[in-house]
Amino acid sequence: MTGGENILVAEKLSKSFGGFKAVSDVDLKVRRHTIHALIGPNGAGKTTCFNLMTKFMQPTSGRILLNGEDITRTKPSAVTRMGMVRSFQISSVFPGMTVLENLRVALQRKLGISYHFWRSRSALDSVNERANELIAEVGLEAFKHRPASELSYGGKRTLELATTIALDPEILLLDEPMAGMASGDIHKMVDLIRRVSQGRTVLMVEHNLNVVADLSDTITVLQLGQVLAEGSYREVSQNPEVITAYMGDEDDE
Ligand SMILES: Nc1ncnc2c1ncn2[C@@H]1O[C@H](COP(=O)(O)OP(=O)(O)OP(=O)(O)O)[C@@H](O)[C@H]1O
Repeated sequence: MTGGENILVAEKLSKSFGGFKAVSDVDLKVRRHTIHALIGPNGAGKTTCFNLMTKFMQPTSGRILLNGEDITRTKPSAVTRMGMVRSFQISSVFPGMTVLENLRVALQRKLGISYHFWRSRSALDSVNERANELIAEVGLEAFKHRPASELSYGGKRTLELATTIALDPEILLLDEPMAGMASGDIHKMVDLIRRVSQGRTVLMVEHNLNVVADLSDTITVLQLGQVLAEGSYREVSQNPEVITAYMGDEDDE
């Protein structure tokens, strides 16, 4: 089974904490080769929904399908091998290692390279070649031999994204990719996400609505754990219920 047009599907996904339903009967279809954003006011259930979709939390009920295969009970590590990779902000970057070394480690993880592999000169060359390609793709050439700890915050996030791309994901899940970024870095990250999304699918949670408007093909708006609206940015931003949900959120702050 391939899942057809939709690479990732949630069916009636729910998550309760005690008696409280943080996510309630959410249906979501992520179309292949699109950028899909989950948005909504504070407490809408975005993070919980994202954690369910990325397999970091078990749903109370409902199903998740990846390429048509039921992954509701599949472990995150197995899901990664199936081509769905979650980006972990900067926590997966090794600060004492150089940019190049960080990418070599990520590639090694992808290939599951054995000791014997490392004795093969051509295999080593191919890892180095791919690491260099990734460094060029994300624009970190000038920092190739610098320790990751010396990178700016935006640089660390860029390296982290490169280590995620090293796993060659079919679908990439990004948790607030612009969080904590300076405005100059936001433009670079938007360009980068657009570039790495070529031939891939991206599902992201993002608070910055300018970024969401700029990048997303489809937006799902959550409120009180349920889908409030779905469509292009133009469609959802003109939806009166969405406007009310966001204005209510502003009033609360
Ligand atoms: N582990 C938990 N235990 C109890 N309640 C939780 C837990 N995680 C989330 N919640 C509650 O579920 C609701 C949805 O939370 P969630 O973090 O998914 O929302 P969100 O849309 O990501 O919000 P934000 O934009 O503020 O990050 C909130 O009311 C939150 O308090």
